[in-house]
Amino acid sequence: MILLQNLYKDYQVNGKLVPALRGIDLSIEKGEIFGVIGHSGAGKSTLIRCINLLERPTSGSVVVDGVDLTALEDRKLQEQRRQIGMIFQHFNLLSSATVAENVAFPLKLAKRPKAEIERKVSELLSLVGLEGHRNKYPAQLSGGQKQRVGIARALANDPKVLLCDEATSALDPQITNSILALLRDINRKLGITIVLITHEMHVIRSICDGVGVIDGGRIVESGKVVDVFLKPQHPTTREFVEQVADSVELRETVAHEKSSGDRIIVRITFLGEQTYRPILFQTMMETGTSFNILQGTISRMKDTPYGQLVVELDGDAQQVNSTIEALRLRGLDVEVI
Ligand SMILES: Nc1ncnc2c1ncn2[C@@H]1O[C@H](COP(=O)(O)OP(=O)(O)OP(=O)(O)O)[C@@H](O)[C@H]1O
Repeated sequence: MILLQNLYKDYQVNGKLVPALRGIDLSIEKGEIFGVIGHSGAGKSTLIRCINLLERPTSGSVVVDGVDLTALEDRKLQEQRRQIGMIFQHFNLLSSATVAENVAFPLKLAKRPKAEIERKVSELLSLVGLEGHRNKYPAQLSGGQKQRVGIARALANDPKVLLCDEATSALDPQITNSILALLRDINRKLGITIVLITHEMHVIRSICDGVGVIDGGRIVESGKVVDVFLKPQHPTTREFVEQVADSVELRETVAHEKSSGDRIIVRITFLGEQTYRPILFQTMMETGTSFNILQGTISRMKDTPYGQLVVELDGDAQQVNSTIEALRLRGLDVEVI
């Protein structure tokens, strides 16, 4: 659906080149929610703004739904941009226009007939849960409500892609969750591809299918959230995964236990249905190994439940090895730590 190929972007500041993107390659599937996570200055905003060419890349190509946007002349580009909606951290609403007028704005620009605009605005306000607020002005709304207007407006032209530029960074945690739930809902109902940027792992874990980690203008790790989250490879990815408290606790437990003796400690990861089955207990019964659970967590990544246990195995070397083997044969990921 979205292909970014060898994307570079340099800014000119006082005659000097500031490189913001240094060779980005990304492929985002139709209908997925893809998150790009990175620290401040890593290049997230530049990257997302290159997808609709709000920012023109210095080199490389941006292909959306089979069309190379970088090769289009202005008028064609305007048309293609209607396929791509965008929402912003600070909402960017017209303060002198009502909620309904804000949502109608892109439809008026596209010269849609009045009756269609009226129908579409009502439909969109109902989708984002703002039916009763159509005649209010942005200043009369909460942050979460303003973002809902932003979302309705971004969907006005039935785009295939929705870009979210730190869409929840200005909101408190509870409101953030309700906006994330709305984005998930829209993705499911409309099948729209969503690309978001964030510096919060919580956002990625809650709603994304795929993730790219950006650092110094490069994607240093990418893949399915489940894989990247449970087996982070790059130091920057590990830092972000640690933002989500349970993994920090696990790490601290392991460090503590490792230093207190010579033991076999393993981290066992359960995914999906495995999470709720007594695989560990059954395996230990069969191999006659005793075990001691040092730390454990069960959580959820979007729709996928997962569990991680840090377990001390007690038995002779052969028993321990056959236990690890048996757990792996049953599909669990076992890492000796
Ligand atoms: N318009 C601009 N002119 C000059 N330099 C810029 C411009 N926009 C971004 N940069 C620089 O490009 C680099 C990447 O910035 P960008 O805003 O894309 O990162 P970011 O990850 O979105 O950061 P933040 O989370 O702080 O917004 C930084 O070094 C930044 O200073």
